[in-house]
Amino acid sequence: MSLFVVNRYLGEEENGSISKESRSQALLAKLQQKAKEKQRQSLTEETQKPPKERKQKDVKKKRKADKDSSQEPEHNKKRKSEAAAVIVSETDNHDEPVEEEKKKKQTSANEKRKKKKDQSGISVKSLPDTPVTGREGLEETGGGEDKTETENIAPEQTAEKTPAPTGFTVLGGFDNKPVQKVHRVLPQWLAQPDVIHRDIKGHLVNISEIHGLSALLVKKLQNNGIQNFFPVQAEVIPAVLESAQQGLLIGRGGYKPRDICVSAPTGSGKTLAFVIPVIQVLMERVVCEVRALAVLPTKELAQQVCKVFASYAEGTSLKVVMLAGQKSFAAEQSCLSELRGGMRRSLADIVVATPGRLVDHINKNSGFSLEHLRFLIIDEADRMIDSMHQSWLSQVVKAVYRPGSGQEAMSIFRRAEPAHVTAAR
Ligand SMILES: Nc1ncnc2c1ncn2[C@@H]1O[C@H](COP(=O)(O)OP(=O)(O)OP(=O)(O)O)[C@@H](O)[C@H]1O
Repeated sequence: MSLFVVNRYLGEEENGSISKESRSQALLAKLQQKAKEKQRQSLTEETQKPPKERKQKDVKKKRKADKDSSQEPEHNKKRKSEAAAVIVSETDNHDEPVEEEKKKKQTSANEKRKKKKDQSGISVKSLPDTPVTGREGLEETGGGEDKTETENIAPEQTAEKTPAPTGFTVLGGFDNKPVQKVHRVLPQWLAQPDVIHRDIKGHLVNISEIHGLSALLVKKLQNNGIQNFFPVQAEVIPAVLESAQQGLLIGRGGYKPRDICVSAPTGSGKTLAFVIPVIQVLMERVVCEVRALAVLPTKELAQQVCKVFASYAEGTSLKVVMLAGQKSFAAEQSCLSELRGGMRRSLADIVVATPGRLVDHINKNSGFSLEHLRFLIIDEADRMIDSMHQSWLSQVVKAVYRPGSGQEAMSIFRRAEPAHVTAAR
């Protein structure tokens, strides 16, 4: 059909003298010229078209060129194949005939297959080119889908191309060993505490049943209307007294006195549970030194406890001092110690304090010494945890093991901070 048309077209120029062969040559030349003209025309049209349409055309051209590029060098082929993948993904977004779409899908599948083939054959040397190509493709098309495609491929490529480490000897022996589960173990005193009866009235203990209390204290108790000890008192008072039987500095078996943790409801008599034994132990002392320190969270609570201590210390030589900011720092200072003959002399046996004020005296009052401390009472311990950020406890511990000024040269025996002790029961 086309041949027929051409023939008709050339019919006007037919010349009898021209042979069949030369005519066909002329026909070919004409056709070529026409084709060139058409090409030029389309080019000029394209330059006038909006950039979006031009882009599409470029893309189509590229795809065509890719098909023909089977004889090109390996890395060029790859670059083009990636660009083709980009083309397909972008053109998918536009409305095109179904036939065209099918073709494109086929092309993209072919290209992907081709790409895979290329990747499997990529040597380590060609690795640096790969990301550049991907980026080029992006720049050319502006498509986002291609990016994900190239990114998905990249790790595989790197894994494949990463050379096996050389020069290192695999030592082995690093197989996973089964990790043993650590079982939490509570200390004995917490795991198996001595349980005290809740029912106070049903488990009262007569004060005469508790041995080791001085007549003065018993009298004081009776004067205050106390004939029986509450269960918590009946448990704690003998325990504290027992720990002091070996003297003020060492406890049973030569170890330091054991700690006691009491958890009991409000009104169960906890205050007297520590006040009575402390007074009882300290009332036998000769030299006045701070040997008991009770720390409470608030000024009011410190006042209450100080009052109880003071009432039971009355009639003894024991002196109770409160450090809770009720008085000025200087006034508290003068209550704590005095200088006599150039020597510091303690004026307090029992100190009841709030954490802040206590730390102030530890740091700023050279006349305040805790090196003879024997009893540390942390009352309202659950609330005292809140003030632990002030690190008052560590400051107390430091002060307990800090030698007083001028004391080191005079003392023969000095208390030293113990190292970790492993004790078997
Ligand atoms: N053995 C006792 N016999 C009679 N009354 C007592 C006895 N022990 C303490 N009390 C009185 O019981 C009241 C409460 O005691 P205490 O303040 O010691 O309890 P607590 O457990 O310390 O309470 P909180 O948890 O509020 O501090 C006080 O008024 C105290 O005088």
